[in-house]
Amino acid sequence: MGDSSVFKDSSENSSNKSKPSRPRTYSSRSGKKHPFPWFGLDIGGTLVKLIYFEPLSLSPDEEKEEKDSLKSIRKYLTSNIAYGSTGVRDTRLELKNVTFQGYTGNLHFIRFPSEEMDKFVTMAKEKQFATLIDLFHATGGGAFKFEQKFLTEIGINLNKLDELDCVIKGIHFVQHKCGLNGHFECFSISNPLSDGPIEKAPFDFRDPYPYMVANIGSGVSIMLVRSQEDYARVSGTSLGGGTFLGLCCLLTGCETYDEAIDLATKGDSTKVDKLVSDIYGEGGYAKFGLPGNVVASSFGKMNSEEDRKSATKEDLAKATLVTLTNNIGSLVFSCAQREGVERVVFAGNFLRINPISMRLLSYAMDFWSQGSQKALFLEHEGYFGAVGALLDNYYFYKVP
Ligand SMILES: Nc1ncnc2c1ncn2[C@@H]1O[C@H](COP(=O)(O)OP(=O)(O)OP(=O)(O)O)[C@@H](O)[C@H]1O
Ligand SMILES: CC(C)(CO)[C@@H](O)C(=O)NCCC(=O)O
Repeated sequence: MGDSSVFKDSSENSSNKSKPSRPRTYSSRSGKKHPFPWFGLDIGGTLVKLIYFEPLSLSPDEEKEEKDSLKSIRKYLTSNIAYGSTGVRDTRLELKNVTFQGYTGNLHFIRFPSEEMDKFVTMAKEKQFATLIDLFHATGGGAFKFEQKFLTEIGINLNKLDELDCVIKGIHFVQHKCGLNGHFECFSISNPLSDGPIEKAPFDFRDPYPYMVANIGSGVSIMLVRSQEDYARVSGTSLGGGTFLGLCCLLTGCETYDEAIDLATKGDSTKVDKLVSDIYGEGGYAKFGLPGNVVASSFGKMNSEEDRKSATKEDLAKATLVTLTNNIGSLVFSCAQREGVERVVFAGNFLRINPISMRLLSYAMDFWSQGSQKALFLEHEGYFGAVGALLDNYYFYKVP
């Protein structure tokens, strides 16, 4: 995330004297709100997501109480859109005037690569974060992996929260309490086969149960949600967003996700994949409902030297994206069919700037289910786990 000196309060120069040697105990049942600043942290396998609640309705007394250092944090986070060389604030997703635990404020959505966590810890130690925050509400595998480091190096406790609990809570909170500034958070795609811009059809999420969530992060978790309090992880696959990015880097030499998506956008996967029509001819395999344009064998043309020579890196990127997306779609479809569920919400950062996969998933769910299943998407893609963690700043929170 890079460094900045704004976090340090000039009056707080002593080193980590107050650093606790073992985790303090926090009672989430105390009903007391956690003091500002309010963050929700999700340390995932690829990306760290950080939500910051910027209170706008502090009373004059609260304003007075707010330390200068907290004011600096607020100013630093809300006036920048990039932090160091890799931290990004997704301003497009900012939620304005959200009412949360009796305060009105803005929610800011920030991300940086998980491989920067060690640098983040070093910066937090140098800037003496522990003088400002004693507890981070954190989820994702990294909340477990980094717990000791946070405690011993920075002096901050982590309130570790289950990542899938947080995703589900976060989805419900954003759906019910916010939406995207008055717009619907949840949508389906009404033109999956068109080449033009995606047309979003708003989806009313007031009574979505039962529904399925496919959270496509580094790996994929698939959950069946029966009610606000009742969900189960019913399946998963290690062939997820991390696989797409890893294979794409290997096959094309690209170095970032944005680059991989950019290449895929310009590619033609049919130069790489073997289609049913390549095997059966244009008529396809009609007896079992497999039209000619369906992929029969992902990367199936790459055993031919001639095809390998003519496939560009753009084609390889597109084929990688299509392969991963189809595989995820097919698993999710089977799960939804087995559970008798009609709605599947796709979340996770694999869908960031990725209309190709959104279209494919929409089309595939509709095609395989003969119109009975619907693919739904969420504007805040991969941020729900962090939102769920943010909600733990106040125990009495209850989704309406
Ligand atoms: N800027 C980015 N850098 C890296 N990957 C990105 C980026 N934007 C989108 N992605 C995609 O999103 C995936 C990570 O998604 P997400 O943040 O939801 O998961 P995670 O929390 O890191 O992983 P997991 O939940 O499996 O621990 C990456 O594997 C990649 O496919
Ligand atoms: C391990 C997690 C839950 C970490 O977020 C995720 O990457 C995942 O669901 N992977 C798939 C694991 C599997 O079910 O095979």
